[in-house]
Parts: sequence; structure tokens; C-alpha cells
Amino acid sequence: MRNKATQADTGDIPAVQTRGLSFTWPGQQQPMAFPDIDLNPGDHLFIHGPSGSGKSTLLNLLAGMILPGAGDIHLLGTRIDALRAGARDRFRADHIGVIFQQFNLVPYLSALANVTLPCRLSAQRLARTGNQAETQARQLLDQLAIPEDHWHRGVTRLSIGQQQRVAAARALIGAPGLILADEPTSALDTDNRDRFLDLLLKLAERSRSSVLFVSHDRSLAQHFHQQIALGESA
Ligand SMILES: Nc1ncnc2c1ncn2[C@@H]1O[C@H](COP(=O)(O)OP(=O)(O)OP(=O)(O)O)[C@@H](O)[C@H]1O
Repeated sequence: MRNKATQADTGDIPAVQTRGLSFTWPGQQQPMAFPDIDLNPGDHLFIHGPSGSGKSTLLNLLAGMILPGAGDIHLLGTRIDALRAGARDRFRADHIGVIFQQFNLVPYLSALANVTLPCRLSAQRLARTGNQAETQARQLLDQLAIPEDHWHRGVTRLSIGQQQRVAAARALIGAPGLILADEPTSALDTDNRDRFLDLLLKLAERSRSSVLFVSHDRSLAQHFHQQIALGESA
């Protein structure tokens, strides 16, 4: 495990704090219960568990897309499960970068336009680029090794690995306090996966974004400060 950032570096407000979270999908007999999470600003947490253990459900709860049946979720000092839907959407746009399992890039936009999109949806994200969304997008695409002649291509013409890196750049732009990533490495071979993770975490560290990353693959735990297992006591 890597060293944790020191408390002096991080300030006092946790990036993520959950207590007693549970959720029941329609048709489920038993609620899914989740371990409590404490994540300091700038730290990187790995959550692993087998297929069906609730990893995506937990990320959806943390992103404020669904509400818990019980428990509470504090992100960057805000209790998001107590917010109305519109305020949760606003909070997500301002403070959370999400890397979805299927990337969810906008197919008719270029790589560059996909990366700058969060800054068009959030004045805070734009302000944190110094009102230079396109400049920061170019820097991120460059750091993530997307060749410059691909930046204006529609994203569907990029390789899967390139699409994944565009999704990472979109999550990183405007230094959100929290990055949520759902098994985004599953389509890559081991070398590329490790390289991608190192790069993602290095760039997140630079912008002091906390990262919460879920995967079924425990071997990725070595890249993170902390880890939590789902589904082992269920
Ligand atoms: N939209 C939904 N409606 C009903 N049940 C759902 C829904 N999404 C997930 N579930 C159920 O919740 C449980 C946890 O699913 P979830 O997708 O969170 O697991 P996971 O650990 O992310 O799995 P995987 O690694 O396969 O992506 C499963 O039993 C699943 O069938």
C-alpha cells in the first residue's frame, strides 16, 4: 500500500464519510448493506468485490443517482442524501468526476469536446481551470497520451484504451474533489491497466482529487492508500 497523505496536507473535512448505508433494489429480498467509508481529501480508496456484490450500486449512491434506504452520505462536508434531486445533480456536476464502466462518452462529440463538457455544465469546474477549459483539456489529453491528431476526432473512432483515457480526462478536468471510477480498466491488458491506473492516480494527486475506484480485481489494491471488500460477510 502507498503512504497516506498526512492530515496536515489534507485539512479536516473528509472527502467521503458514510455511515450505515443500505439499499434495496425492487425485487431484492434483503437490503444490501455497505461497510462505512472514511476517505480523506487526496486519498485513494479501492473497493473490491465479486460480480453482484454491489460495487456499482455503491457508486450510484455516492454519486447521488439513487438514495439509500438507510444511512447517510457526507461528501466534502455536504450530506448529499438529504439534498433534493436538483441539488444532488448540481453537487455532482460541481464536485464529482465519474468514470463509468462503459465510459459514457458523448458519441457525436470530439475527444476534446467530451473532456471540456463538465466545464460547460458547471461554472465551478470551469473556474477551477482558471476559465481555460480547452487549455486544461489539451494538457490532460497530452498527459494521458492521446495523440494530438486524435483530439478532434469523434470518440467512437478511438480505441477502447483511448476512450478510457478520454473518460479519465473528462473526470479530472476542473479538479473535482472526488473521482468515482467503476472498473474502467476491465477492457485493458495487465500492462496497460497498471499504466492507466498509475497515470490516473498521479493526475488525481496533482489536482488533489480523492479517488474511489471499484473493481472485482484485487490485484489492483497495491496502487491505493486504502481498500475495502464488499460481499464477504453477505
Ligand atoms: N437497476 C437495477 N434493478 C434491479 N436490481 C439491480 C439493479 N442494479 C443492480 N441490481 C442488483 O443489485 C445487485 C448488485 O449489483 P451491482 O451492479 O451493484 O453489483 P456489482 O458488484 O457492481 O457487479 P458487477 O461487478 O457485475 O458490475 C445485483 O444482485 C443486481 O442484480
